[in-house]
Amino acid sequence: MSQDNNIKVVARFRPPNSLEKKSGGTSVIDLEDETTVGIKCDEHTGSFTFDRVFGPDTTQPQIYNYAIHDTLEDVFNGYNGTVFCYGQTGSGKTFTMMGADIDNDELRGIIPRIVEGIFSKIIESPPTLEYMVKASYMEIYMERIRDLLNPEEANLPVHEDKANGVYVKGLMEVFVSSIDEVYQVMRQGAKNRVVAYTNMNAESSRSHSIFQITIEQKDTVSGKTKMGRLFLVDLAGSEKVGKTGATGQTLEEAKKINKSLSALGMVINALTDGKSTHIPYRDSKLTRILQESLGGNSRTTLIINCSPSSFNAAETVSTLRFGMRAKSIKNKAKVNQDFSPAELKLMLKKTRAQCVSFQTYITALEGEVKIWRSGGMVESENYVTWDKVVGKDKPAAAPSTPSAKSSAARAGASTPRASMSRSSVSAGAGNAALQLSPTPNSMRVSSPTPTLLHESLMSEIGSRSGSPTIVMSEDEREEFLRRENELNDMVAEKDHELQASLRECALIREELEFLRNESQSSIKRSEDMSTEATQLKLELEKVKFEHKEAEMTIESMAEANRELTAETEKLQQQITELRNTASEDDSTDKEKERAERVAAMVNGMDSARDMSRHEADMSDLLRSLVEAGDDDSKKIEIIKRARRERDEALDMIQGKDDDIQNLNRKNSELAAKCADIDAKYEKLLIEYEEMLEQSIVADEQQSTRDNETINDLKQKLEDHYNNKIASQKSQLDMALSDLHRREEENSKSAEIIRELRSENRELAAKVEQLEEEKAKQENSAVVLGGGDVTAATEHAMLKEREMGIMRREMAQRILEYDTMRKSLMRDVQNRCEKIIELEMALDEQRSQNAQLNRRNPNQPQRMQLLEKNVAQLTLMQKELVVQNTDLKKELSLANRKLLARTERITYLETRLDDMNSQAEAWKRKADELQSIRNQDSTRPVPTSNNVLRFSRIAKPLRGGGGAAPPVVAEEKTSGRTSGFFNWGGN
Ligand SMILES: Nc1ncnc2c1ncn2[C@@H]1O[C@H](COP(=O)(O)OP(=O)(O)OP(=O)(O)O)[C@@H](O)[C@H]1O
Repeated sequence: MSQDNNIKVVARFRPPNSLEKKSGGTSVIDLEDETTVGIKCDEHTGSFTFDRVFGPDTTQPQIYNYAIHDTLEDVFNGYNGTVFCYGQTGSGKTFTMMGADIDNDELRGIIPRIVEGIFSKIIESPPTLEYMVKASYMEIYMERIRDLLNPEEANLPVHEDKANGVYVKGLMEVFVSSIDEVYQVMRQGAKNRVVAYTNMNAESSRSHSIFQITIEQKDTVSGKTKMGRLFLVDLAGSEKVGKTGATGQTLEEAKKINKSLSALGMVINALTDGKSTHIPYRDSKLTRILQESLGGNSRTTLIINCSPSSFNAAETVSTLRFGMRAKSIKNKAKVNQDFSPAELKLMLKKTRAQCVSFQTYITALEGEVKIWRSGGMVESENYVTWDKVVGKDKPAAAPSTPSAKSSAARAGASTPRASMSRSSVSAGAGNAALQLSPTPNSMRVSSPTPTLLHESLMSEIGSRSGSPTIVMSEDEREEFLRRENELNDMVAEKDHELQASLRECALIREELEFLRNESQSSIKRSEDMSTEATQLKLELEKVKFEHKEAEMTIESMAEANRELTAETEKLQQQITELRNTASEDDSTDKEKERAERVAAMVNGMDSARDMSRHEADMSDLLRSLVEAGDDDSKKIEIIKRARRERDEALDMIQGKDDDIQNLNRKNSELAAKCADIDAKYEKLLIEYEEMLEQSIVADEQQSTRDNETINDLKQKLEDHYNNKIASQKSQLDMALSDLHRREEENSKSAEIIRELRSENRELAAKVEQLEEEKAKQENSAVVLGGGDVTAATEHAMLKEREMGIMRREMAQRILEYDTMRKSLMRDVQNRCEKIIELEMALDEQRSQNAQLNRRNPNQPQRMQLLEKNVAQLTLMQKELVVQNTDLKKELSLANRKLLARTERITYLETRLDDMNSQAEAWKRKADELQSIRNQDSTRPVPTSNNVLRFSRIAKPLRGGGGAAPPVVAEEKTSGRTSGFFNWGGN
């Protein structure tokens, strides 16, 4: 499956630029046909033939369709592909590779078209095929490999191992699944390139950029895999160093910059001169990386970009010559594929058969050796040979002759590839020699054998010790070169590791510094906070102390209050006792007075009795008057006595009338007193209400504990006043009702008295009439003498009868009067008793006060003092309550502040702990990193943030629409015709 194929060389001439036109340059080229260009200038006159020559009018699609389209097919078929652009600065390399405008279908270059072609092909391919596309982007500047997707990696080493061949170690490969993603990768690379060059004050034209696309495909049915790798290389300007005008240090730099190009030329020379057995791939990073592309496993296209102007004729000729040389390079492209399971099984079977043959051969040889060792002889015709033991038909694979071994070493090949996973299948793949053949990937260079290494070291030592120059064999020279390259690689790798370590060290140092600062500031903050906390604690202590003091003051006040309350209660008790005593005294006095009054009343009743007696006397007189008969003197005496009795009764009635009037006066006085008491009561009520209001206001302001005392006091006062008022009110009501009753009774008594008077007057009139009649009878008796005795007797009898009738009437009337009088007297007595009771109650009230005043002359003052004290205490209590409230507020505020500070302290302490633990974790991490670094020097170094944007995860794409269709980005205009760096700016 390997094919020998020449590098395809295409020449492209750009249109003359403004500088060339200005400088009067003329065209020195003559496009004779599609493959030949004629040059006519001072440097050279003649023609050059390439695979194709494109003139200044060539479009981008024309270049792509001819030069690249097949390469894309090759890559999909599992070949490695390479496209180089070679030419002087400004000759159109970037224009060709990237194009002037990625979004312009006419102007975009080879790479965007390839990317588009890759994804179109994936879509077109059958769905049984699974693809993975990876991209990487690097540049080589002054022999240092920089990862353009991870610019921190500025000096990547080139490695070589059996599994991977030659590769750039640590180069970032990102998985891409769409055109846009590839463009993004290109833009990011271009951007990083611009930044790097701006930092270094360098020119992009002095570096080689390599855009690498790897396409892995797997047939999901057969399990077969293929891998194609495409290198798209935009080389640095190939102009001669002298033409750049560089001197001194700059010249040295320019030489170094050009080292890769020189090495490229050397490799091409070696590959094409037909004599060289050694190809100096290892002379530069560029040639090492592109080892497979030049004379190896790759389908390679070289585009040589030239100027048509006479101004750049020398460079153009040089470029054309380079192209001519490269044209004759022969590559051996092979399909990079893994074996399918069936193939692997077949190979295994063959290998096992081979092993059996080898074992048989070895056993036979060992038998022969044994004979030789035991001093025996084996005839030459009996020598063990492969043919004899295994048979002629079996493939002779294993034992290689010394000459074969040395030739293998000369060819730079080495041990057989142990890994079968990614070997290339050569034309003789079915042969057993496949396993033992040198790696088909010529990028993989083996280690030298011990003998060769020893020899090379000896010669190296000899050359260093200043001994005469030894003419080394080709093999030795090659070994030296290889060794030198290895050492260079190791140096680059170590340099890379050193750089990474330094970066990490710097990072760790920064972190350490940051942590130190943080820790210091935390400690400072913690100290500040602890100082603050101490101050707060002190303040809190102070507040607590003040609070305690205030509590003590309140307690002492409360104690004083209690004492005063107790004193007040005591006084009140005393007052109550005094009142009780007074009331007891009063009750005694009252009883006495009552007895006196009752006695007086009884006396009054005596007068009534007198009256009754008078009446009885009157009756007796009347009776005796009747009994007296004719005894006039007796009658006169009786009448005189009756008159006296009447006068006495009249006097008595007059006295009673006066008494009634006195009683009426007293009644009015009592009414006035009642009104006075009423007014006092009203006043007291108002005072009480005021006090009550004050108490309510005080109540609201005082604390609960103090309120209890005050409330008690108030309650007591209130009860006292209420009781007092109630008793006074009831007394007043009683007095008023008594007064009304008494008035009514008085009016009744007056009525009765009036009736009695009228009856008395009637009686007096009758008595007068009787006296007159008696006198008349006496006179008539004197006139008549004894003669008319009968008539007189009759008359007397008549009179007597009349007198008897009168007497009976009188007795009846007296009886009625007596009954009425008795009832009246009873009534009057009752009334008198009531009046007396009222008077006594009033007097009792008065006497109570008077007695109190008399017995406790200082009581009112004391009461006033007590009230004043209570008022003062209330005031003090109010103040204390206010103070207490303020203190409580301050305390709660201080408590809150303290709480907040404590929380803050806790938070800071936690933070400090966190930071300490973080610092410890960092330290641990640093130690771990150090140990890991010590253990594994090949550890991957951290990548920068802009790199992480790209996917490091495989994105398998399915053929036949499994992938996203290519997206055509929006059209953009660029000021530059070669837009590579413009993308980076986007
Ligand atoms: N075929 C072409 N048609 C039109 N313009 C072109 C062509 N080739 C190059 N140019 C223009 O010439 C200028 C230089 O081209 P370019 O930057 O590609 O050169 P270069 O070889 O890559 O230079 P350097 O080595 O400095 O990178 C650009 O402005 C580009 O647009």
